[in-house]
Amino acid sequence: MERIVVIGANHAGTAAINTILDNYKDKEVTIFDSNNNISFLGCGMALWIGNQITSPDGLFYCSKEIFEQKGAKVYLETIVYHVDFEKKVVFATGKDGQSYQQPYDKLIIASGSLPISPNIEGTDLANVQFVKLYQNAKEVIEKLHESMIRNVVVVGAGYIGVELAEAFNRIGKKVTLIDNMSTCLSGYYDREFTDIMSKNLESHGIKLAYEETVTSLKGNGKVEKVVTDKNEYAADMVVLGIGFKPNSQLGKDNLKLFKNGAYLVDRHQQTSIPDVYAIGDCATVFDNSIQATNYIALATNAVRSGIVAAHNACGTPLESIGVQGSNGICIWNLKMVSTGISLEKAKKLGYDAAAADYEDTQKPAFIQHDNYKVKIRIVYDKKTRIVLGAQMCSEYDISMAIHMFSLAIQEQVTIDRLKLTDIFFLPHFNKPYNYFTMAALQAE
Ligand SMILES: Cc1cc2nc3c(=O)[nH]c(=O)nc-3n(C[C@H](O)[C@H](O)[C@H](O)COP(=O)(O)OP(=O)(O)OC[C@H]3O[C@@H](n4cnc5c(N)ncnc54)[C@H](O)[C@@H]3O)c2cc1C
Ligand SMILES: NC(=O)C1=CN([C@@H]2O[C@H](COP(=O)(O)OP(=O)(O)OC[C@H]3O[C@@H](n4cnc5c(N)ncnc54)[C@H](O)[C@@H]3O)[C@@H](O)[C@H]2O)C=CC1
Repeated sequence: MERIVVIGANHAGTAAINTILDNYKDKEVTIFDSNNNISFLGCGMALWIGNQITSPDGLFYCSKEIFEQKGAKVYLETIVYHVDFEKKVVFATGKDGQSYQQPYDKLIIASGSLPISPNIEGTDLANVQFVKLYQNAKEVIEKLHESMIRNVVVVGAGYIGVELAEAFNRIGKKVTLIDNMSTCLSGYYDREFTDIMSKNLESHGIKLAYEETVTSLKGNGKVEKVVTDKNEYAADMVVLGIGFKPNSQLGKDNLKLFKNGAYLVDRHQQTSIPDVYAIGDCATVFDNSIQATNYIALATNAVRSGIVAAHNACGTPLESIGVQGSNGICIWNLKMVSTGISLEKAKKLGYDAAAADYEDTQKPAFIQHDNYKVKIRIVYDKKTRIVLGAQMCSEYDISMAIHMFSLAIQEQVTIDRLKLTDIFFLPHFNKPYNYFTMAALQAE
């Protein structure tokens, strides 16, 4: 029986494992994960902290028992500390001290990512929190309940930071949100969009501290203040959300790496060593918007890469179609979604790029309820006319619309093709002069 070993059983690992166990009954699957739980949806963390859901129970969608029922051997709380890529053996140690030497025919590494820790004084003080695991969220919530925490400083106004700033504000904390860039969500949207989010955050009482670099965290055992290059902020808790780095410790000396340390994989999720696959946040993706290898840490990418690796490891060739980094956020009903790259990013990357913008209501004016403004931007390459990105925001649920642009980027569609794309009309939903069409028609 062919032996497949999977290291890491969160979103990427779970997708790979389920694909193998559901489709290839003749494989012997052994799973190691250092955590005591699997499949925790980090996206629920802000909802849980902000009391928008009553319990974290629904944030897990798989378990050790499910894998075992399907025939896998599962070792949780067991750290893989070494892989002998020549002899094809994985070495692990359990929390109980038990050691394992597990040979493999195929290895799938799904060791994920780690939160980036800023290189500053004071990160070891109590109440300085990283937010990645279920345990992190639980600890934050316990501290919020138990102690006198009034001032929360969130460092990093990316997706985690903005979502958590809302969550802390919802439960009555005084929140300061710091980012070293001049706006929030700068990795995903242009300023015309992020300004709307900043206004949204400010109008709910969140103090924004952009273009400030944290230089140290001060306190006496517990954190008391955050010092930046421009200001000082009182802090009973500090949450660090300044991005993820790939966790590629196990293969860093043997496998080829991307510039940020992620395992470099091909379209089959295969690493530079045959029979070794890497998936999810520890691996690269092929980014269709820039037509190049990239690093984009998202659960959606993790799941798809897991499925691809599983089929390839089991002998069914399957190529990834690449990703566009499609993403979304909803903060006090302000919904923002984007795919591909922003205009600013496109220009930084050297594209001769332009944006086609439009603003309208979702439905005709005679529909007087649930009819919200929508703002859309399509970014395209002026030379090739190919769509590079799209951004949308509204209080209306426009989220599904971004998928059309995701597909357009995947298929390298030009903005001119989008101008006359067939878009249905019904006043309950939209307008005959749809804002997709109208935005595309603005293209020079
Ligand atoms: C607060 C928060 C909110 C998020 N919201 C979203 C969202 O809304 N949408 C979205 O698409 N993405 C979101 N993400 C990102 C998403 O969670 C990650 O992209 C996803 O977790 C990646 O999955 P993964 O399985 O590749 O890696 P990870 O989730 O990092 O899992 C890696 C696993 O490997 C195990 N492991 C690592 N090293 C070893 C070892 N040596 N031995 C044994 N086991 C090991 C770990 O214990 C872990 O279980 C969010 C992340 C956070 C933190
Ligand atoms: N809704 C969603 O899809 C969500 C996705 N995620 C994903 O999880 C991953 C991690 O999320 P984040 O940590 O929020 O990363 P991020 O990349 O979204 O944001 C990091 C932010 O930190 C800022 N930053 C970097 N270094 C800094 C420093 N030294 N001081 C101050 N600010 C600094 C950056 O400018 C950026 O705004 C990302 O890939 C993200 O897309 C996370 C939460 C929700």
